[in-house]
Amino acid sequence: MDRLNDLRKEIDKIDEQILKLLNERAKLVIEIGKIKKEQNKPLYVPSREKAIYERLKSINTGPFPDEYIKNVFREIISASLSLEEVQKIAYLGPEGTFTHLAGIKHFGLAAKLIPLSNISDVFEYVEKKRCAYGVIPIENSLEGVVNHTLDMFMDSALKICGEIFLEVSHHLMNLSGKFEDIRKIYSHPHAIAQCRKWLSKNARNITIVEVESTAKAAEIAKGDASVAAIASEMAEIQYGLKIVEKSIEDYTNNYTRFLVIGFNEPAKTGNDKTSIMFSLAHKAGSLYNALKAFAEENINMTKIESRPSKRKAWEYIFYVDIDGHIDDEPVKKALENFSKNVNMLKILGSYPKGEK
Ligand SMILES: O=C(O)C(=O)C[C@]1(C(=O)O)C=C[C@@H](O)C=C1
Repeated sequence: MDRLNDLRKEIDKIDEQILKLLNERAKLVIEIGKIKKEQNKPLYVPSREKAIYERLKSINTGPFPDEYIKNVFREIISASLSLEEVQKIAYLGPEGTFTHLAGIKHFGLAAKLIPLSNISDVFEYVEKKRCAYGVIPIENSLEGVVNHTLDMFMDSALKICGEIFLEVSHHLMNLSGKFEDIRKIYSHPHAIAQCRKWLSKNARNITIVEVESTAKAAEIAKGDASVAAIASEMAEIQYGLKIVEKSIEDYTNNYTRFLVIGFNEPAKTGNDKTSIMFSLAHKAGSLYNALKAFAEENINMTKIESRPSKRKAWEYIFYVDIDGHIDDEPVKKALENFSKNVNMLKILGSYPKGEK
């Protein structure tokens, strides 16, 4: 018992030291904030944050686990940044969506997250500078791309400043936590599609209803035990529901990728991605000729999508992600050559790669 008390006393002492150091650190951050404001520089600096996480991981001697260093420092940085200015972040709501979770994962708990009801509103909010950044979903590893998000980039001046990966797990939940009470299941079409096998095996006689978000489904389920929602753990907490069945998705390895949008153009970190959109002439080999520029510079392409241009029937806009930063020499050279073979090219942004 004495040993336990002694150890706790030592922990108290260390915690006091940590707190003292956090305050020392916070004072420096306030100073940095003043300089950045004077120089009109963005307060949020993702490249610096990434460098901090990477450096600390590389010097960690343990036993504190490497994989939690980022979580701890994410919150330290988030709280420190709030001393420079509370970061307002718009996201595709309502509260309790996976996008909400992604926003917290990226910006930490000290940021003020503002739920908006659709992707266009998030773009508009950031464009009108009513908040610093926006968080929107771009693709799911099972269901593919979120078309609305891609289409928004056609007419927007916003840049992609970051990406966030979130492992998605869907749970069935209702008020009572009892399966026999359920008559209807509500969820977002993507979540329903991802749980198709489980639903056809276990919920044949239950009506499935599509709504605009998993959180909306949880909100509806809050009022009536005969209604269940397929939603995230976050929604369960937010809406006071009980889990009936955990992880009902058909496949594991279910990730959703989110984008951070804003006017910030992050500096290179050595582990970046660049997103572009372009259109081509309707000629044999035009896509091949354009993309050759990346192969010639040995640049890996991580994604390609096409969407109708909406300007003219059967004309397409292509979206491509490549490894590297616009300030990396090979990327610069490749894009210069690439631009000679396309009708229109828009750089959507270079940003630090998200951690999976
Ligand atoms: O280095 C800066 O520019 C800071 O404002 C400090 C700090 C930090 O807490 O370390 C805070 C926010 C930035 O996004 C990056 C780093």
